[in-house]
Amino acid sequence: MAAALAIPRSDPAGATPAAAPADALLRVENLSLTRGEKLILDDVSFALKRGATLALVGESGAGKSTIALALIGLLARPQVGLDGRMLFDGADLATSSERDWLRLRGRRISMIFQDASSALNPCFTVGAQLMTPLRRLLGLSKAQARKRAVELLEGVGLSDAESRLDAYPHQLSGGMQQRVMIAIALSTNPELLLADEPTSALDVTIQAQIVRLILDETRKRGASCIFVLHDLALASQACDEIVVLYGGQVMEAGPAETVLREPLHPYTVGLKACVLEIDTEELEPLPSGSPSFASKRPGCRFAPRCASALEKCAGEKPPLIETRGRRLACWNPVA
Ligand SMILES: Nc1ncnc2c1ncn2[C@@H]1O[C@H](COP(=O)(O)OP(=O)(O)OP(=O)(O)O)[C@@H](O)[C@H]1O
Repeated sequence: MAAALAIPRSDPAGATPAAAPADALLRVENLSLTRGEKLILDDVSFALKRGATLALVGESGAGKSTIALALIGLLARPQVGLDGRMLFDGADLATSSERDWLRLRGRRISMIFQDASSALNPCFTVGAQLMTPLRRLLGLSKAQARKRAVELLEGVGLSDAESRLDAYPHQLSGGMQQRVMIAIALSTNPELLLADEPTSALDVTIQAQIVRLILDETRKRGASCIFVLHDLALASQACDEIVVLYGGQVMEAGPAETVLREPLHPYTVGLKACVLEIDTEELEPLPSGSPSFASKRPGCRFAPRCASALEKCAGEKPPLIETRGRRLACWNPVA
């Protein structure tokens, strides 16, 4: 279970402050996203320091993957409406053209997808898929790319790396495929790595190894990483910062240790209670329900499921304010 993973944070002493840091690589500001009538993201803001790790946490449908896809320019526009800013090294990704994205995607921003078996192309060998970005984006010769590909596969812990280059994805286990995906994502030394549930398709016994590998490899390169995770405990162990999302709204965000030790939002409290500890008596489920994405719905999206909801929670959206070392959007936080 997550409690046994013991994944060290990159910089426990220098946990990222709740406010946007001056040395932020990424600043997402008031990001709202609509698909038709549905408001999928509602005024989402967070920042990520250079070299830091941040987890987007929340239940299915919270909008985590949508944020990751927006950050790598893979949302099918104009079907989605985007408002707000995503400042990456000062440039607004929200207004990037496809030409801009060709310079960014895979070079400065890379992504590891949930399921390596569907992200890798079954028709091409591991070597072909790994050497393509090295040749196209870094301009290496075939021989240089092959040598670098072997080094990258060795770096992500694949034994017999040279012969793996000639293997097809189906000849590798799920864990090996995800290691190949990690090698591909890191091959161009991106400044920002997006890891969307990178272990959800894997056996629980190797999940910690893969998370640790991603952390180690991004740290070695001084890169920043955004993990999309369901598991609050894993997020708090792996990441410096946590952003808790519900129904496309940020409920609570701040240094991972602070948020897990003393959650203030009833939703974060509920998520924490859902984490199975080895010595716990029983799991405490959150009340059932799912958020409405109606664009005109006022108030806190969690209100219909919240045991602490006040009358005003359904009618008036709580602002995201700085309090007790984190940012919180709640009219009636846990004392
Ligand atoms: N291509 C799409 N077309 C229409 N609605 C979509 C599309 N992709 C996502 N959505 C909707 O956007 C909302 C957020 O989805 P998203 O996948 O970002 O959530 P998530 O938090 O990543 O969930 P999960 O953990 O299940 O991946 C959901 O209501 C989902 O139904």
